[in-house]
Amino acid sequence: MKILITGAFGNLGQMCIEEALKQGYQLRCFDLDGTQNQKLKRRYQNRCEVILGDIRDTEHHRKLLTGVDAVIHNASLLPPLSENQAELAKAINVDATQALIQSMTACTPSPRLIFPSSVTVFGKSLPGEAVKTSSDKVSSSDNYTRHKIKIEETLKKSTLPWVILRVGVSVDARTLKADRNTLRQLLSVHPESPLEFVHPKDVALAMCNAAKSDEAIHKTLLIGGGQYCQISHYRFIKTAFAALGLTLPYNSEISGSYYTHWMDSSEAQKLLTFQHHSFEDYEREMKNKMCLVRMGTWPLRPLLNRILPYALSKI
Ligand SMILES: O=c1ccn([C@@H]2O[C@H](COP(=O)(O)OP(=O)(O)O[C@H]3O[C@H](CO)[C@H](O)[C@H](O)[C@H]3O)[C@@H](O)[C@H]2O)c(=O)[nH]1
Repeated sequence: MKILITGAFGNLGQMCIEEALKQGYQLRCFDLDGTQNQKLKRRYQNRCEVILGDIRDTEHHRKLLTGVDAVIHNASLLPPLSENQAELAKAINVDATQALIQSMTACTPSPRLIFPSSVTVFGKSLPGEAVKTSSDKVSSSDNYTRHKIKIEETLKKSTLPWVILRVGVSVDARTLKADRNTLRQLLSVHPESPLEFVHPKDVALAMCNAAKSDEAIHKTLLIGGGQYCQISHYRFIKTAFAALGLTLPYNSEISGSYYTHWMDSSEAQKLLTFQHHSFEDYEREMKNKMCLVRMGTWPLRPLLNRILPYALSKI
């Protein structure tokens, strides 16, 4: 079975490459052309076919889709870029994806599309709200969610075999980063807001399993890490600070909301058997990754922790 992964050199894409090779799939990888991706191409090209180019260029589609049984479509622009570069984001996330769907529909037989949507399509959450199910209503709150909802609708009207995976918060010690605006936004959220983590390795496993599970076709599945990954917003942010040796103050007066939720992932788990990592695994990974930084800041830790509340208020 041959799989095409678009956005193959991104966070989830690289995890998908490793998992797909482990499962014995033949693999074609596609991502943007650039210095970093040329290096990655050299790293991967002995193990799989790599094509670099622009997903908006429909000329590529024939070459990309030839002989392919399933497409894992990870190429997209995420926040904050999807919000700061609205036109470009629409061109990639909506127009290019719809063109790809059209090209796939024209193939005989049509390959299956595994589309990573997001938990954020459920809109802003409230502390103590019910766990989300895939039939709950969706509501857009920014370009990113608008684009995801649009493609979900396009797929549901199409004749393609598709699987929609609404992915929870999926970062790991490799990829966690936040610009100032994102950090400011994260720090303005009620500490008890629900957040469901799912390890990128588990998402990649779900995606690769979705490429071969016939029962998953035409299903919208919620890809959360399960009960050991259902945490509060405070615990999620605290983990990054704790890895640096800092103690994030708990402030119950913060009342903002964010678009993360706890999800009922039981159907997804039954069909795709992907949940292997807990949030504690991620906490351990973060601690290991930041070990040297933590040792370096150790003598200054009491002072840093004392000034942290003031520093955070100035972000
Ligand atoms: O025009 C473009 C724009 C982006 N990319 C590539 O797409 C990849 C996106 O990877 P990121 O690391 O930025 O994002 P993630 O792998 O974390 O994101 C994936 O998982 C998310 C769910 O958590 C979203 O669903 C998102 O759409 C999906 O790509 C990058 O390699 C980027 O180069 C392209 O190939 N072409």
